[in-house]
Amino acid sequence: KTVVAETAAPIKVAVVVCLLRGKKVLLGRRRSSLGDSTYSLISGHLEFDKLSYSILPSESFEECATREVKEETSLDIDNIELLTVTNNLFLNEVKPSQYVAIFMRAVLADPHQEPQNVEPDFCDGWEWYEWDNLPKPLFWPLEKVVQDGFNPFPN
Ligand SMILES: CC(C)CCOP(=O)(O)OP(=O)(O)O
Ligand SMILES: [Mg+2]
Ligand SMILES: [Mg+2]
Ligand SMILES: [Mg+2]
Repeated sequence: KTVVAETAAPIKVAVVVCLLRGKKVLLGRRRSSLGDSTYSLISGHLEFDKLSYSILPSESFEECATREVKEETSLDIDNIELLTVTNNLFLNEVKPSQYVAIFMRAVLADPHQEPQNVEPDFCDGWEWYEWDNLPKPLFWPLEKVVQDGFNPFPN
């Protein structure tokens, strides 16, 4: 069944952060109208003209990754690298949408820092998981790259 959108909704852009600590990666179960109850990497919309962050005219992928990780876990990150870019259709959600998801990887600035669940209305809590033992179900953009054999760890 093809979904015909009445008005062309804008394609959105989000940054997805593979935060690596040793052999593990940080995931949280989402509470959201998008991918509710699925396990996701830290992710967030690439924002334009965020006066409150006094970042003009808009933020870089690295600035977005740093901001979203701070906002959602209060963690500080380093060595942020671009890994891959994916095109994701969300047709089974309440509101159909399309997202370009920019996968980045990073490490903790302080390896002893533990994540806080800063936005409990949007996340059930953050846990470290081995890549070969990820929780299910995964948030669609992550599920798709895992199916394609994606691995964020440096070889
Ligand atoms: C496709 C997905 C990565 C969308 C954006 O993620 P998100 O809902 O976590 O966005 P925010 O953290 O910006 O609220
Ligand atoms: Mg966010
Ligand atoms: Mg955001
Ligand atoms: Mg988010």
